[in-house]
Amino acid sequence: MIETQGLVCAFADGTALRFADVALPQGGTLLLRGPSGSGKSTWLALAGGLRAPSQGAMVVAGQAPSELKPAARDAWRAGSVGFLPQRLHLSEALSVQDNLMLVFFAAGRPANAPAVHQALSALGVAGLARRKPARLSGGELQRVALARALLLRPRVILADEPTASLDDTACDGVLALLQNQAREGRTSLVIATHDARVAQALPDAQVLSLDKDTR
Ligand SMILES: Nc1ncnc2c1ncn2[C@@H]1O[C@H](COP(=O)(O)OP(=O)(O)OP(=O)(O)O)[C@@H](O)[C@H]1O
Repeated sequence: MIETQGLVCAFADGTALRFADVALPQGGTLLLRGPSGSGKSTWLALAGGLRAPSQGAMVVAGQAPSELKPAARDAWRAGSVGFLPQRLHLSEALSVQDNLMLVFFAAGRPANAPAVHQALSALGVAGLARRKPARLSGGELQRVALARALLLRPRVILADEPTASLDDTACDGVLALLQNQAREGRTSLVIATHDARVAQALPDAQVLSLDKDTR
């Protein structure tokens, strides 16, 4: 479940983004649509507790992230939110397996190698566990990043332009994976995108349209 009311994010230079209210039930899908610079990444950062709203309220998976103290907010984020960022931020120094093991450290939980294997298997990439990210294709990297996002069974997945650099077949594949995972885990799914193919593929999704009028 995600709810926002009167959400505003103001930056130090005086720029303020004002967002329309959202009420997304648990397990629902929300598309954040709008041109470059309209505020999609900012909305995701607010939902993940990486930024605090300057006005208004936002509740994500039963929690207002901005009300938590920093350490509690980091633990909440690690346990409740799966990020699929635009740039995947996998460590080139570590194997796929060890990249995913880092998630447990970030959440303050005991390392769980079988859970890593299971997450990679679910996305068909368990055979890549010992490889370094530099030796994976773009599609393989995206599956690994999705496995990482889903490892702790988050209540919410926040995906930033997950299809931007993909051809039509790969785009369909990523959207199917995201939808399957969301359905199976009853996970809420938020996808920031300016890719028209995403809205076509997800006709039942709620849409938050952002444009320059958010200023
Ligand atoms: N730290 C900042 N200081 C001032 N303004 C900022 C800051 N971060 C973002 N903005 C402003 O907020 C607007 C929205 O940025 P944001 O990155 O959320 O847009 P976006 O829709 O995700 O863009 P893109 O599709 O290019 O990633 C930007 O145009 C910028 O003017």
